[in-house]
Amino acid sequence: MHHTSPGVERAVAGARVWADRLGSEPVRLAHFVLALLEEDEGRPAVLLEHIGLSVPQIRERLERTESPVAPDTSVLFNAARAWSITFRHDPEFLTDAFLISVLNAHPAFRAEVTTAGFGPERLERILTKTAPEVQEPDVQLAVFEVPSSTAEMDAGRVLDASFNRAREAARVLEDYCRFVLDDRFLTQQVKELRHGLASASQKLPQRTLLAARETLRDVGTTATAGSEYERASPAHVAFVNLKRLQESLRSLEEFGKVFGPELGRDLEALRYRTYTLERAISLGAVSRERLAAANLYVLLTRSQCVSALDWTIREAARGGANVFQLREKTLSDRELIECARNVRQWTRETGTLFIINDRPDIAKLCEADGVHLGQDDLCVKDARRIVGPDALIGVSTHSIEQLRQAVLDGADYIGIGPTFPSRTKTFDHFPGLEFVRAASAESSLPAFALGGISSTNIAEVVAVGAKRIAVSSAISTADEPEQAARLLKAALPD
Ligand SMILES: Cc1ncc(COP(=O)(O)OP(=O)(O)O)c(N)n1
Ligand SMILES: Cc1ncsc1CCOP(=O)(O)O
Ligand SMILES: [Mg+2]
Repeated sequence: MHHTSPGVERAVAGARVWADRLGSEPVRLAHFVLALLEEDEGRPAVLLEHIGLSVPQIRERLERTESPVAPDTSVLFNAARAWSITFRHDPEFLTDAFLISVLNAHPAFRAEVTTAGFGPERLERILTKTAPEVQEPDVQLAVFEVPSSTAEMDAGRVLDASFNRAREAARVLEDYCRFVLDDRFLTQQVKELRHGLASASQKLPQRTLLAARETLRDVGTTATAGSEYERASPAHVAFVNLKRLQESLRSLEEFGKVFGPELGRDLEALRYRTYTLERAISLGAVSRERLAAANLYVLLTRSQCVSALDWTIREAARGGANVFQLREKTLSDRELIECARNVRQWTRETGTLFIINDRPDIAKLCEADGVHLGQDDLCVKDARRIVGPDALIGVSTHSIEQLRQAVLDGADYIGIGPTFPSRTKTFDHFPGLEFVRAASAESSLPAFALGGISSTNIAEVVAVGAKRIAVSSAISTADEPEQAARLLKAALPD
């Protein structure tokens, strides 16, 4: 009876698959190595990469190699077990011991892989550190420390486990951003974080990590909490994995200090990035839900409405407008708060959202649903302190950089524009339809295209990817705001 790791078992099954794939009746030694290298983050692939070899090139070479037929698996297992007892004092062998037994299984194959740079003696020297590598000085390895103490081995074991956990959690998050949120920017952010993890890991003592890895004996692999299998939704999966990522980074940061202060600093910076990402992902999930149906957003200035404000709101809401912004630039504060309280009342009655332009204080006082901020207004962080965590905060953006910053700042939605010349406000610069196109492809945060949009040009805006619009004059100067809203609404995608 052999105690192998799941990785070895997968490699045995995988070797048969490789033999079939390459049209060989018997399973050959190269097929075992190909199967062992299939797991990018498995011990054999990591080991070869750490001695500076290219795993894809090795795979390519092995696929072309007519290697000797492999002996019975039990022969390979016996050799791996003997190796593991000798060097690890452990009969439970892992994939690296199995790799060595495969490489040693036939003299011709041993010669072939030695020429290719991964002869069993070389790998054995690296894994066991029994002798310095004299013939093939390895620049890559020189940067990695040799485990120098029990303290480093112990810390190495934590680092190895935490690093794997962090990488796995980041991968889950990346999948969430990519496939669930369909969000290019957040996906890129998580990917960069994953790469940051990989470069931080290069500063870790790789040999210590490999030598310290003891999955089979890790008590944690069998100790599962009941809640580990409960996930209510993809958003819950993302939340759990954000926490997992932060916890792993904290553990990496603390135990990384055993190897010096620099690593701790890198990991701390990565941990802070996860907090920013958490805010963007979590707030985005809530605002996406709150604004799911909101696609026709109307900015109103009392003096610019051809009819009374309350009538305009009620009519436009009947026509399908679902967000109203009070945009007053000239009223005194007392006039503004009075008007805002009235609009709050009317928007409540019509079941629509109410946003105050520029003024978080007024938004808070009149119990608006949120506030809208331009690039020169208060920043999201300061406004959030006034309006609180539940209020919606919108941010005007005129470039992709501003959009990305707004997402990371924790905006709940963004305004994108100006698209066309406007009767409401004058502009020197028009990012135009190209920006609407780029913004719509970049982020899944609710985005309202605005600036000069009317029933005559809305099709152009929708054609470049806009799903939501914000308008002012198209409604406030309409004789029939309901009909005007209906026309716009009909042109928007469902
Ligand atoms: C939904 C929406 N988007 C953009 C703006 C413009 O805000 P800002 O750039 O601050 O300009 P002002 O409206 O304050 O003149 C907006 N108000 N609403
Ligand atoms: C405030 C503002 N910011 C960018 S466009 C705009 C006004 C939108 O009004 P209109 O729809 O009448 O052009
Ligand atoms: Mg403003």
